[in-house]
Amino acid sequence: MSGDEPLLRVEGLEKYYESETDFIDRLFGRRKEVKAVDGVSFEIREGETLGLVGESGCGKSSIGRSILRLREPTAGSVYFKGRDVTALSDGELRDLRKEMQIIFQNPRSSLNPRLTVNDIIGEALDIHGLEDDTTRDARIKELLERVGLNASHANRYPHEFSGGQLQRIGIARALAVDPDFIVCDEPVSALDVSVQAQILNLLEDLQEELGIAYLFIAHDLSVVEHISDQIAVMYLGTIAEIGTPEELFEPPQHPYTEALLSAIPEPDPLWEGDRVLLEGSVPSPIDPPSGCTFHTRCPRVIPPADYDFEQEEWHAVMSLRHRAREGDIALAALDDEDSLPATIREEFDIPSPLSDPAAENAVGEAIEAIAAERFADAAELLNETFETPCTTDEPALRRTDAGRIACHLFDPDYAGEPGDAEEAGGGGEAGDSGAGSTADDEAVAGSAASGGD
Ligand SMILES: Nc1ncnc2c1ncn2[C@@H]1O[C@H](COP(=O)(O)OP(=O)(O)OP(=O)(O)O)[C@@H](O)[C@H]1O
Repeated sequence: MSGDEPLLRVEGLEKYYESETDFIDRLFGRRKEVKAVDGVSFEIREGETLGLVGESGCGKSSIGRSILRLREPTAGSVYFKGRDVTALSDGELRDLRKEMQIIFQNPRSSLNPRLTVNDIIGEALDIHGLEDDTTRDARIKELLERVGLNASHANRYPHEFSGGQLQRIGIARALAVDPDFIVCDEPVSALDVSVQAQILNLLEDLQEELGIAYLFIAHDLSVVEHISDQIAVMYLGTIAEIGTPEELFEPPQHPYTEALLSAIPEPDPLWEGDRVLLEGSVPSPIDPPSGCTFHTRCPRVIPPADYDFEQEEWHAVMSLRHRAREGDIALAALDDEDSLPATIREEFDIPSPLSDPAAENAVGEAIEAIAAERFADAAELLNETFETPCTTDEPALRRTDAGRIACHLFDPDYAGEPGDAEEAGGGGEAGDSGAGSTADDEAVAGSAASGGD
């Protein structure tokens, strides 16, 4: 590994799964792909932590598992100490797993209930042939004490421990092989808040003492804020923003980061922004929105240049367009004594008329189409009429004064701040099928931890 080479370098990583298809799709040989990870790049240096955050289903675990090849990446490269992990043979991969480990969210399902703690930790040592009989017990005792457990409990079974204690056993198992890098996949999400802090402190102490680097996955920004050297915010399989905690939070730049931060019940006292409530749910990774995938929920979509919109009017039209695209407008519930188009307008807070006459024509026509249940026609009309870079162009991750941000608001070619284009989402061939469920991976983890799957 050369002096400048980071410990881990992920380049254009993709993980596509084959989705469950229905009978008709199978009959016609139609396959659909879940784009769980769609061109992700980042680096982690020795002894540092990258916090990876985002809502459920945005692809965090798929990244963690693809790095360790518990799931085979669809495309892209993962360099660990300069070696491409994706090109390693099974034997080489087994050796590498002495250096790269994983801790799971739910230790109750990831630790074998039929083995004693002694056997769980010892298994990792045995498979890697790391200790002989005389030193094995001493090493297990040392590991248990290192993670804050009583070494005399080594002969107990997992059901005799609390959730926090079990997570300590999971950490001891990962430490057994003396790794340089650990994927921590939501290791505190299933624990009580008071226990969460203890586990986070333990992981920090271990990092300080042993120089281990972490990829720390969480869905909550507040969990990673204090332990990360860098934080990557993910949305629908791509990185929306990446930077140091200071760059990300003071103040938040990307509209998605801003929304995530304002969703924390007690936001950072340094942050004085308004609460941002995101509309709707995360779209399906099988058919992600065009352009910036966040545009269907973004409160700051760039208005189209050809129309003179007030921001509120524009937001209302975007909301109408999104709900028409999803076919998500319950007309029966809106039917009252007024005409249906007028009620739809009212429901979406669209002024009558809009300030721009040309925009009014298009929106009026779209509302008529919706009233006639022609949702797809309405969505297409609104799409074609009100094109903006947010709906047509995929934003590249650009370097700015506040970290790297994938948002057209920060692109000088559109509306925003100066920045240098740095990297686009990775290309590459599509679609292998997913390898098993979370539970399967966790079962493998016992052996992944010990290199034996
Ligand atoms: N084996 C699989 N087959 C098909 N789709 C999958 C498979 N595993 C994950 N997915 C899908 O891939 C997407 C990303 O899932 P992933 O678990 O990586 O996200 P996540 O951000 O870790 O979510 P969570 O926080 O809920 O664990 C989701 O839409 C998920 O349903």
